[in-house]
Amino acid sequence: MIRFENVGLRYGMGPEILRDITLQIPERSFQFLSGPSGAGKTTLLRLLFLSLKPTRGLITVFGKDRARIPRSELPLLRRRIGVVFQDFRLLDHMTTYENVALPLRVRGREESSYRTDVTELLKWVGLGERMHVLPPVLSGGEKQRTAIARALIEQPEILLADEPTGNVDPQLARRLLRLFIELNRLGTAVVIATHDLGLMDQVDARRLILSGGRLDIYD
Ligand SMILES: Nc1ncnc2c1ncn2[C@@H]1O[C@H](COP(=O)(O)OP(=O)(O)OP(=O)(O)O)[C@@H](O)[C@H]1O
Repeated sequence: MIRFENVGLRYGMGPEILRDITLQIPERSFQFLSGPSGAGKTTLLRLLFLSLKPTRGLITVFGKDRARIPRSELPLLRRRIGVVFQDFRLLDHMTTYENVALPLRVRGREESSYRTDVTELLKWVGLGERMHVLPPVLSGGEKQRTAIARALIEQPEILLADEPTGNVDPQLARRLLRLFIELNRLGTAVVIATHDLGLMDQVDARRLILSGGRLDIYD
């Protein structure tokens, strides 16, 4: 679904952060993205989410050359890619339910058409009892699960998650991982950026390891 060929990225006039990255994110695949702090994991996720343009190389997204996609088409393509940011990006004045429903509301959908979906999804991530609470009173793990639910509400074909277990205890990390595995079993491709070797050891999945700007792939 997404393919990189010899992709390079530099910020402004700075050094090249990513060099000659060649990879594929196939349908229904599951992969971890790892590497030392500052290696470029978030940068690579931003390229996958189409929020950054490569400074060289070719990116193909759902069969289209990224360089030829007009800006106006990006939101439609991004809807097919769910993303969980490292800092969650929840709106504090909206309840858990409203945060998750927001992408649908923005698109002009009537609440009656999505109420059941949002409620079911919140139950699936274990937040059935926390639907009407504001983010400032949620725990780190609850915020994390709200962000995951919001990323999933439009049923994306790919889910990208940046350090999704960074703020939670090992027990919750295992629970979140089970959630991602279940999601993948249901057909969504999953890319999880993580430092957590223990987490990666729990799943027999492809590992994309960034270091010194280059990517090594271990199947
Ligand atoms: N907007 C930006 N402008 C300039 N440099 C940036 C920008 N964003 C990131 N960088 C630099 O790019 C490099 C890679 O950063 P990135 O956040 O992608 O790494 P990371 O592997 O996700 O790190 P961490 O594991 O600590 O989150 C770092 O040296 C960082 O300082």
